[in-house]
Amino acid sequence: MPLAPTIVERLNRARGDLRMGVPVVLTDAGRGVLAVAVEALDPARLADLRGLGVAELAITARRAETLKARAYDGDLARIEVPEAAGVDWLKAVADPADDLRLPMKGPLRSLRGGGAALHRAALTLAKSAHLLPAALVVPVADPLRLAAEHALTLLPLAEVAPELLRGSPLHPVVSARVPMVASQAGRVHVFRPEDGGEEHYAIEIGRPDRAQPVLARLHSACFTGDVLGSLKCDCGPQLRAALARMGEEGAGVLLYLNQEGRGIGLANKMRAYSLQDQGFDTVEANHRLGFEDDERDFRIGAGILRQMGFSAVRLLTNNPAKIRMMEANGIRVAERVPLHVGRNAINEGYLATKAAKSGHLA
Ligand SMILES: Nc1nc2c(ncn2[C@@H]2O[C@H](COP(=O)(O)OP(=O)(O)OP(=O)(O)O)[C@@H](O)[C@H]2O)c(=O)[nH]1
Ligand SMILES: [Zn+2]
Repeated sequence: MPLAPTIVERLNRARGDLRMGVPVVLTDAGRGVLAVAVEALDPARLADLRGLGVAELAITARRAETLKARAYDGDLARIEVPEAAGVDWLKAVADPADDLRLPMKGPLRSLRGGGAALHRAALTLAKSAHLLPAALVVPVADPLRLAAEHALTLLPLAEVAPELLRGSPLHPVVSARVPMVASQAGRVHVFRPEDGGEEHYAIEIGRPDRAQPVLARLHSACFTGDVLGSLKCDCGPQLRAALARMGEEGAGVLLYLNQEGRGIGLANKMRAYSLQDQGFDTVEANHRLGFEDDERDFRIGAGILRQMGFSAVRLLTNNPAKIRMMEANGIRVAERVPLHVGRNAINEGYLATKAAKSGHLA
């Protein structure tokens, strides 16, 4: 077995690099760039990077739309970085926190022509590291030498792209009995992905019959709702109501998926909450940050259910996208079981937005 890290291992290393502000090297067909997450960039690294070539700022088309910048590359825009621009300027373009207070960041000039595949990979990596989707990208003449000389993580696009699309296989690590208020017959199973990403949990209540559709809930982690009892959403009450229902029926499975903030991570979710305090709704806030409405990968939930021997569910949800994604990933939804709990004066607008913009069912 070779000692050198595989592409999956290097990808995981790259996420750590980006979170620390260390550049990674992306290559494709003779071209190469150094890419660094804007959120983690410091002035010294910026100066070093500028010494190597002409830096470009990659942002998503969603963020570009807010900034009134043209996105010539479809889902992303490459923004020219003015010579005088420092880290503050880059962070102000990346982060919408001060958009309203300091609206004059531009005019921003978007670059066109030349490929954007390496920029796209850098943004996908930043998202998967739960950072703001903005990357400083510097085309360099000799990427392989730079990677070797500075011990930077080297990621050839031909190897990276399929991995970023594939989704990492999950493996069961351990399971143990956990008696709960909802049911004494509870068991928690921990699943671990191969790529060093988040672990996910399955809470099995009773001994559900694998030959029948199982009462199931796909719950996405919500630190504020689940743990703090936040009134901004309905997650905590939904979590407890789902477990209670499984307890009453004597069987069920709740997947606790660590996809905080619909997959953007807690720091970005708190950025979204700040924007909501400026008057934007939950979907607009995600877009201003540069994310899609929902960045979750529902293949994870379907994969865990299949591994546990389930092929059909009675799904506790109001979200039609979850039903579609289960069906698309080999889990039959025999019944949709509505889950309306936890409505209050504060989350009324949030629930109304989900109904209006994400098609949530009554
Ligand atoms: N980005 C973002 N995420 C939020 C916000 N409010 C709650 N969340 C996250 O949204 C997710 C809630 O997911 P779910 O409970 O599965 O809700 P859902 O997709 O509406 O589907 P159902 O509850 O099954 O109908 C959790 O990951 C929360 O952390 C918000 O304003 N912005
Ligand atoms: Zn919540």
